[in-house]
Amino acid sequence: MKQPVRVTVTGAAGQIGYALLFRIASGAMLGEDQPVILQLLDITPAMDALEGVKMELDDCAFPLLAGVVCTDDPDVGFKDSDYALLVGARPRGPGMERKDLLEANAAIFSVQGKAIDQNASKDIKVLVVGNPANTNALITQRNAPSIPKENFTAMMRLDHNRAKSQLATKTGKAVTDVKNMIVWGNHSATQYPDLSNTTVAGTPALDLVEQDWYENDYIPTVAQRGAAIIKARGASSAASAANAAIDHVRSWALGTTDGDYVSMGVYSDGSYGIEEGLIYSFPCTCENGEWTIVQGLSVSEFSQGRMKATEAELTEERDGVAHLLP
Ligand SMILES: NC(=O)C1=CN([C@@H]2O[C@H](COP(=O)(O)OP(=O)(O)OC[C@H]3O[C@@H](n4cnc5c(N)ncnc54)[C@H](O)[C@@H]3O)[C@@H](O)[C@H]2O)C=CC1
Ligand SMILES: O=C([O-])CC(=O)C(=O)O
Repeated sequence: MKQPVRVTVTGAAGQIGYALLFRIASGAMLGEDQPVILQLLDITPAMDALEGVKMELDDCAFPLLAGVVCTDDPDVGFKDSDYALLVGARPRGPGMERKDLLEANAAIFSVQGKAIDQNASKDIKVLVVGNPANTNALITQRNAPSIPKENFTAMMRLDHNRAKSQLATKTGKAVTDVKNMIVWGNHSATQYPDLSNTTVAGTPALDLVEQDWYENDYIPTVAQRGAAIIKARGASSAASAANAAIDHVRSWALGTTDGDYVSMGVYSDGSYGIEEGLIYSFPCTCENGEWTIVQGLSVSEFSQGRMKATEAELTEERDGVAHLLP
């Protein structure tokens, strides 16, 4: 049996937390041979609710669950942590854009970045889910200078999965037939779900759909799916977000298969002309616990325009939180 790894989840008493923790404890994220210790962080008023979640975790008698810590102290929550899923943040309501949360949530991530820097394993892998996820990931990374920059990522996998599902439905094929999906940029309405390299059962996606549907229906549907869920449910997506977090970390830790791409918000090294240092979603493959940006894809003029627009929004968000970026 492997040694347990420590997985920190923030906002663990919230709705995504409730859809996430049981799957991590069951082995869905790190594999069915990997025991885990869950380190659950939330704010003081949420401690009773968090204790209730722990009781339910206990009641599952998960064979892989080697311990559960509940805390409101970031230094305890990130102690020796190997993986951190930063979910804890305020969600948006109807009529808000995710960047409207910047002011409310940004401070959380500078505190947690410092706590990661001081307490976590130097190999920790961090996924930021709390919105606006890319800029919060940047704040976390910049406040944790002793950890490699590549270890901080933002969640674009929900967008990636939405993009696959919408395309599979349109073409009447299975989601497993869709390969090399890409969503570029920010987890926001400016994101760019790009079908130029995508295939469906081996056929180029753009040969299967009309350009008008692609530009005027598909791209906005994927980009605004979060708002559509809020309108329908009266609360932001939770189970699908938790599922995407599991998929993201699983791909990163255990690898991607057959060269298929996943979309991850990662530290830009300047690939595709995107400003170095932004946390921008690129097509990635993963192996041995490391992600690599897929290189050498041709970029049309249409794609270039979209990629630059979402980059511009990220630079604007970054400039808005300059006071939190050491
Ligand atoms: N990147 C993505 O694709 C997605 C991101 N999200 C975002 O995830 C975040 C969480 O969403 P929900 O679980 O629905 O919200 P929620 O309101 O149900 O839960 C948030 C939890 O975070 C806790 N929290 C607040 N401040 C904290 C702090 N400083 N430290 C630790 N915990 C703290 C709250 O007490 C609460 O338990 C939101 O920002 C939401 O917008 C949601 C869906 C998808
Ligand atoms: O839309 C929201 O605010 C929640 C979220 O990030 C999503 O569902 O993609």
